[in-house]
Amino acid sequence: MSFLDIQEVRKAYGAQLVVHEFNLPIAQGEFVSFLGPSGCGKTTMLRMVAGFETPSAGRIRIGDEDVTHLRPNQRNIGMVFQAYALFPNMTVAQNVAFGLKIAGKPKAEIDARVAEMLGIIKLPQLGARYPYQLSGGQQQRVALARALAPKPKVLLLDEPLSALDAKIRVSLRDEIRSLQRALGITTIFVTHDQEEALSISDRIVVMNEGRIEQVGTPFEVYNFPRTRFVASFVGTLNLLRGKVLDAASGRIEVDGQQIFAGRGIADLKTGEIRSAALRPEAVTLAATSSADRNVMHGTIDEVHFLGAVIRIRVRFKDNLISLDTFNNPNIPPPVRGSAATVSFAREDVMVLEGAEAA
Ligand SMILES: Nc1ncnc2c1ncn2[C@@H]1O[C@H](COP(=O)(O)OP(=O)(O)OP(=O)(O)O)[C@@H](O)[C@H]1O
Repeated sequence: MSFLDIQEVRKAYGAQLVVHEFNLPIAQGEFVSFLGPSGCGKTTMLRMVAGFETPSAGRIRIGDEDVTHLRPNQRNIGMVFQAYALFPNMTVAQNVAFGLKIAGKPKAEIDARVAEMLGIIKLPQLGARYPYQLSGGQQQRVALARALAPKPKVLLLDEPLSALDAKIRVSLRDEIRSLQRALGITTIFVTHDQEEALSISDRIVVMNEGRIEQVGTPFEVYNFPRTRFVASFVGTLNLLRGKVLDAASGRIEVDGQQIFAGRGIADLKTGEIRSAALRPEAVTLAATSSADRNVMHGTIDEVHFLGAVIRIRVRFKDNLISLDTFNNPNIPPPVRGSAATVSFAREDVMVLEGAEAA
């Protein structure tokens, strides 16, 4: 049975419905991300789990308790916000002690727990400092320690990394995940950053305009997107505009060249214009022709050297394909404007739902 259950939850502000029918059972110890663009309702949904907002309809259960109408402090939840949410006039130790003090724990127990938490977040020496004397990453670790000190049943993270710079963001992300695993605490993480969601989650809930578009593991959501929105929001995607030449076999014409699609061809109609999606890592810069591979001829349009990976953009007549190759110091990257042949498996070409006007 699920540990945290969101059942048919809706939220309206006046006439505007910002969360539609949200259903999500979450297992004990699971790490679930709410992923979506700004304004899709992910924070609102998180705030309803926290108790800062009341659903217009539906129920939320934690353990065997219906918490839908409980106040935040009655829900036994720990929460970390975007940034700058520590009490500025309290020391690190006082911040971490805060929830325990409110709960009326004895001083000796509070002191022991604060020391333990500061050790867990690897800041054992900084208890006497004030938040302004800490880096952004350290502040967020203290916020995490403050949230976890009272041993909450659920941890809610509202874009806790978004104010930090790239390096710290990645290292703190890994720390959060290993801490969460060690404690086995059920966690919801809100983010608009797809890479962050892919790297940290057991499951991702992709949201768009107040609705769940797809729920799945990072592997499922990335490789088997159910909608065009999910396909383009999660990861980088090449979209090729083409005309269906033969619906039965998935044969499509793109800029005068013929390719075959391997997925999503069940509902194709000959003659219609469709978008075919292709991930950059599915494309090779070489003509490895075989029965189950497509080959296209174009020109090198752009070369981005990213370090370990080189992202190359190939232009056809109207369409572009980006592809990734690994850096190799013995092979210089291709030159802009030179001829390029690319190949990719039929199975990796996925025709997305929704016909386009010709
Ligand atoms: N208190 C409120 N009153 C009226 N409308 C609100 C309120 N809070 C949020 N909204 C609206 O609800 C919608 C969803 O907002 P929400 O903050 O949940 O989105 P989000 O996906 O978390 O986006 P962001 O990443 O920008 O925070 C938005 O259109 C927002 O303007």
